[in-house]
Amino acid sequence: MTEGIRVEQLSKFFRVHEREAGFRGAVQSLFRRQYRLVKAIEDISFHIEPGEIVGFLGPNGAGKTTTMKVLTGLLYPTSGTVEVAGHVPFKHETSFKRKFSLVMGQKSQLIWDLPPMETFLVNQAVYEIPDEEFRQTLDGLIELLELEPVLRKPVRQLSLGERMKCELAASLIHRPQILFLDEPTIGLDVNMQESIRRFIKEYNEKYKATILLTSHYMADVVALCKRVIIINRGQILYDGELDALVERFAPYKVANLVLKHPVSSEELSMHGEILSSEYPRVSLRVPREEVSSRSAGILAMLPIVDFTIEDPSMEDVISRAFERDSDAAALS
Ligand SMILES: Nc1ncnc2c1ncn2[C@@H]1O[C@H](COP(=O)(O)OP(=O)(O)OP(=O)(O)O)[C@@H](O)[C@H]1O
Repeated sequence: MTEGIRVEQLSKFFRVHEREAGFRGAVQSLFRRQYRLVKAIEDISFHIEPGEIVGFLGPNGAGKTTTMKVLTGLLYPTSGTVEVAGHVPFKHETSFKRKFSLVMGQKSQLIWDLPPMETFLVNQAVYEIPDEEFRQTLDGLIELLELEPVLRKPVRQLSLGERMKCELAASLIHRPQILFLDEPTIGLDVNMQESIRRFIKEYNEKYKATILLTSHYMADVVALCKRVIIINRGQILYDGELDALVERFAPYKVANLVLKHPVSSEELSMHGEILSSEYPRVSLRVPREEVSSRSAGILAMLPIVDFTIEDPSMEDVISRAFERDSDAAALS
């Protein structure tokens, strides 16, 4: 039995009741209900090996949460097959429940008026964890997540970041092999994002856990995922190495210049597409394969004080991937 994830030709459609606006629409819908089919995911396939961390990216409404819900058995698929750690999720076997956790940054499982410790104890009972094992895992989590100071405070008094750490601890108390993390760092400040990220990495290394992660923060993805699956409008747009994504969707680099005196845009654009220009700083987009010849030209012909070349930001790469997909959809 494998602890990985297999998804074959999975689709999930929702039938949504629609009615026209106003009183007339309300009355009409009493007699003649109109439905619209929402194709949240359509015919997606992917495999995730045990121990892999994969970033699952896409704009709002792309189908990420729906996929995670099908993978955890919260939703029944419209068609296709899904196997998670050797189980078919919607069968809801108890042995499956112990193998995974779904953590949603926007939803809390903690008991609001009680200290987090109470939720940990509830989960101990739910997952039937023997006392000794519970103590050991909890001690490890308290140390890794630095939870000691918050253990006995009511959840409602905790900061967003402290709550997220407790959320993670509550979800990991049964040491799941497979983790579905849906926006685990949403709304957190940069330091807290960093510490959650470090923790996810350590959990993956320590328990060889398989992790599927969604995040709108590219820093999370770059720090944690070698591989990404990009989904748009319910379909997979890309599945592969994060590094190769840059080559495919953003085959250019960014030249950052600091100028000694102002230069006209006509002159600047001879060397690359102007991304921004606010004297003395200018950023130019230059084709990847022409970086050395363009750099030589820039240094020889422009009044340069400082000059650096860097890769485009991951946000830029991803948004270009979506732009291209939307253009293709508009043409088809
Ligand atoms: N229960 C539901 N009933 C009807 N439509 C739904 C339901 N759940 C999701 N959808 C629709 O399915 C599509 C995919 O939604 P989903 O929540 O999976 O996207 P997402 O990629 O997780 O987006 P986000 O980043 O905003 O969370 C959307 O069009 C959404 O409106």
